[in-house]
Amino acid sequence: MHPLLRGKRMIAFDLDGTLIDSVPDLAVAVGRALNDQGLATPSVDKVRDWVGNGAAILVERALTWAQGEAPDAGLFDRAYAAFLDHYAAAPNALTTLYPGVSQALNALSQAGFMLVLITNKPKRFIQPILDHFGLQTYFMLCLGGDSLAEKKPAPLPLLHAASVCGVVPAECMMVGDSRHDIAAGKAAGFATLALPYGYNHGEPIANSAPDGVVNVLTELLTPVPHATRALDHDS
Ligand SMILES: O=C(O)COP(=O)(O)O
Ligand SMILES: [Mg+2]
Repeated sequence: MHPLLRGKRMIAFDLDGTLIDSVPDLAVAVGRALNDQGLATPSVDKVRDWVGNGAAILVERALTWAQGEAPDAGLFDRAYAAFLDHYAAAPNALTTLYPGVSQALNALSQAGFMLVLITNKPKRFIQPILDHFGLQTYFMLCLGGDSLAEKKPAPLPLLHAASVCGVVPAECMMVGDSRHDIAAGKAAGFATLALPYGYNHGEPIANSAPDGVVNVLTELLTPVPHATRALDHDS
C-alpha cells in the first residue's frame, strides 16, 4: 500500500475529475441550458475550468461568460433549473471512468478501508452515476454538495463522514483532483492525496501542496515484490 495509507482506516474520494471524467456530459447540459436562454454554447475546455464548486456556481460562471456580466436572479433560476433537467436526462452518455478506478476501489475495500464519496455535485446525481459504473457498493456513505450546510473546501462533509465511520481525522485521507479537495482535507486534519488529471481551474494541483500525488489510483496499491511474497508463503 502507498505510504500515506499507513494508519488510515477511512478514505474519502472526490467524484468529478477523480473517479469519473464527467466534463463532456456537464458541457452538453450547460450548453443546452444556455441555448434555452438564447445564449451561446461554451467550449468543453471552458466548462472544465468552471467545475469544482458545485452545479450552481458552474451555471453562474457559464452565464457570466456568455453575457459578460453576472446574471440576474431570474435568468440564473431559469438556467439552473434547465441545467439540472438536461444533466439528469443524460448524466452518463459521454462520461467515462478514469483508468484503475474500479481496481483500486475494489482492492482498497477488500483491504478493509472504509470508503466514502464526497462530491460538490448535487446529491441527486450520485446514485445514477455510481450505479451506471457499478461502484455503488464500495461506498459506506455518499455526500453531495447539497447534503450538508457546507461543501468543500469547508471541512464539514469530511468531518461528518469521519464521525459516521467512527474514526478520527488522523485515520483519514482525502483523495481528489482540485484545490477544494486539498483545502477541505487539510482543514479537516486528513492526509491529502491528489490526482493531476482532473479539473483544477487550469492550475497544477501541486500548487495546493497535497501530501502526495499519484498519476492513477492503482498507485495506491503498491504491489508486494515477488521475493517477499514467496517468503511470506514459506513462513
Ligand atoms: O460539481 C462540482 O463542481 C465538482 O464535483 P467534485 O467535488 O466531485 O469534483
Ligand atoms: Mg473533483
